[in-house]
Amino acid sequence: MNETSNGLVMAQLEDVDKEFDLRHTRSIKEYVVWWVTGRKGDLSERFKALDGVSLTIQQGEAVALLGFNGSGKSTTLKLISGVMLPDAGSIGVRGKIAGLIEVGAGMHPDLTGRENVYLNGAILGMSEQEVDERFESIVEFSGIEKFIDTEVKFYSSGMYMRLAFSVAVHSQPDIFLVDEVLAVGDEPFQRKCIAKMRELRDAGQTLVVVSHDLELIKSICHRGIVLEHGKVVHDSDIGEAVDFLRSTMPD
Ligand SMILES: Nc1ncnc2c1ncn2[C@@H]1O[C@H](COP(=O)(O)OP(=O)(O)OP(=O)(O)O)[C@@H](O)[C@H]1O
Repeated sequence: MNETSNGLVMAQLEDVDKEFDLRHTRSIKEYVVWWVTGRKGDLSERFKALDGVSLTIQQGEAVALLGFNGSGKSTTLKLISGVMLPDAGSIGVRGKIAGLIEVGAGMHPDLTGRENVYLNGAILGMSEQEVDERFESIVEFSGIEKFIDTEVKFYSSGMYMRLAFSVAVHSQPDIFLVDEVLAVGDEPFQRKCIAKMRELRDAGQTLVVVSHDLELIKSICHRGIVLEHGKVVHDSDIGEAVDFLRSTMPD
């Protein structure tokens, strides 16, 4: 990945495919017939969640991935973050990536909030000293001071998310990814996260956000990429992308 006329490329997907197995529920009779007839055919079907996706994200861009349920937004984020590998095509990313993709991911249930801050911090590339220095601010932002020495298996999903979001924003990543998970936070915390994302955007942080809240996303992102059945069907400034998505909505 190189510098383009628009700036430094932070993430680049070229002709990426991602397939999953779609398992069909079969009756025992169907299963027995399939077995005795020599197991011809497959009880599961391959399904292309991403089909030839190419996109480039430059440094400092705040990009929204838009699309209806199942269009491939979260899969794209997971591929950028590296938690999933593509079946075809190539993916290049620059620098440290952090984000909130799945609530609870990267947290160990039997460890306390405090221990998880260190664990998560290490996963996100922070040294122990960096976590020490940022610990107070991480806990303060999360607002769960009282529960920081409680094992996280006793946390609510909102509390998990608060802690995970807080560690992620304090890890000073080069690319910050946020999936719908914000939705599990209560309104005051959601507002705090949104304000933080705008602050990061204004400071030139590269952001990739997935949300169905189109007005919210318009207020955070500059650019919108619309996915439909695993393909990029539109890529423009955010206002136009939201209009495009709305124009494809059934009445
Ligand atoms: N681990 C998996 N195993 C099987 N199928 C999967 C898996 N992950 C995603 N899929 C399928 O891939 C397709 C795309 O899913 P994805 O979660 O990327 O969509 P999305 O655009 O984020 O949807 P939503 O708006 O509902 O969150 C869906 O049909 C989904 O069922």
